Amino acid sequence: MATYAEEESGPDEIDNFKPIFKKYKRRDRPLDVSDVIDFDKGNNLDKVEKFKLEDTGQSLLTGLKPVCEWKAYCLKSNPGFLFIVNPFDNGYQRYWVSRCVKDYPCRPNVRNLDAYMDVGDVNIWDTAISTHKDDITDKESLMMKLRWVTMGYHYHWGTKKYYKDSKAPFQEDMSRLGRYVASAIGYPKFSPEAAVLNYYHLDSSLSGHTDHSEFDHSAPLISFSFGQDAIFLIGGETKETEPSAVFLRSGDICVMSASARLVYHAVPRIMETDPQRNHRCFDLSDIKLDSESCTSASCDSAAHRHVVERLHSNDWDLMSKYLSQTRINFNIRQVLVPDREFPAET
Ligand SMILES: O=C(O)CCC(=O)C(=O)O
Ligand SMILES: [Fe+2]
Repeated sequence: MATYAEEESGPDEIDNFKPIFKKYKRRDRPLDVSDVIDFDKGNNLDKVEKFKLEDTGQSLLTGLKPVCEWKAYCLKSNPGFLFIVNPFDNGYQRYWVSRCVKDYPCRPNVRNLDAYMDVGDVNIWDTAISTHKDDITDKESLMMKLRWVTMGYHYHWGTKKYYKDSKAPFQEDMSRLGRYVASAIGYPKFSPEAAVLNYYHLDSSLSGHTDHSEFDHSAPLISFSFGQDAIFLIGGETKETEPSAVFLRSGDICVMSASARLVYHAVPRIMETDPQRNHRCFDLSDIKLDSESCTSASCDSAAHRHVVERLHSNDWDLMSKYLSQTRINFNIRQVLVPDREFPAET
């Protein structure tokens, strides 16, 4: 997966990042995950400590558990790296997966496909299912060629910059989700202005890089995972720091904030998840069909109904097939310093 070009180390810089990246990426020997922090299995939890969330008393966002039930941790070696164990109610991740496959890849958002083929205004999901209904995971299907989408201010991979006039509207639902999580971790003024969506397959990886192109580094970068598992590496501000490895599974949220905002990170490995775990994540049996039965008094019933309707969409079988070979990540960024103009090009 070629999104970020690997950032070269300086001539004298000791690189302790790459050997660990390679250790998890290589497929010529059995994978040793004994050092990987694993919140599901309870492995290596001595490397983390509990992180205290702010229960802001905001009305519940459809499909998320109340903040008081979330389990959040930070890395002891870098307390700015936060990890929230899947806070979604069973079934509701279908909503985000469906948005990521059916809607966010539409124009005016920018897709990797735009650079090398003219896909025009067609819906990528609809085209893929019309040409590859029997095997959406065929490597020739448009969905399997989709690798990234940018929205809000578009991140330009070549120059590693954002531009004042290069932007698409930031989708309201993702903005609400980003702001909700940001408030819970102590950033109530966070303003989602750009998102990068990554679509990985089982042989994909993302090499070590930092995300420093945003103008406000005091705002966190909030990242969501859906579908197959990933091993995520989180290092330091130079490659000299040995990275820690952590499993990211469907529904998990991680955050790079404060002392971890500008650190090197990577995804050396995508792995097939335990099918039973994801079956539970995507199971609809707990979901009340009508908004009247929503238990939260403060729940916005129109928004709730809209989400629940989507959960029952009849192409979930195809989506689930696609997701069995895919990990979807979206990460939400604030680009601008509050109350300041977009800086002039230098
Ligand atoms: O897929 C991930 O978890 C990380 C993605 C990432 O680092 C990025 O898009 O900058
Ligand atoms: Fe990144």
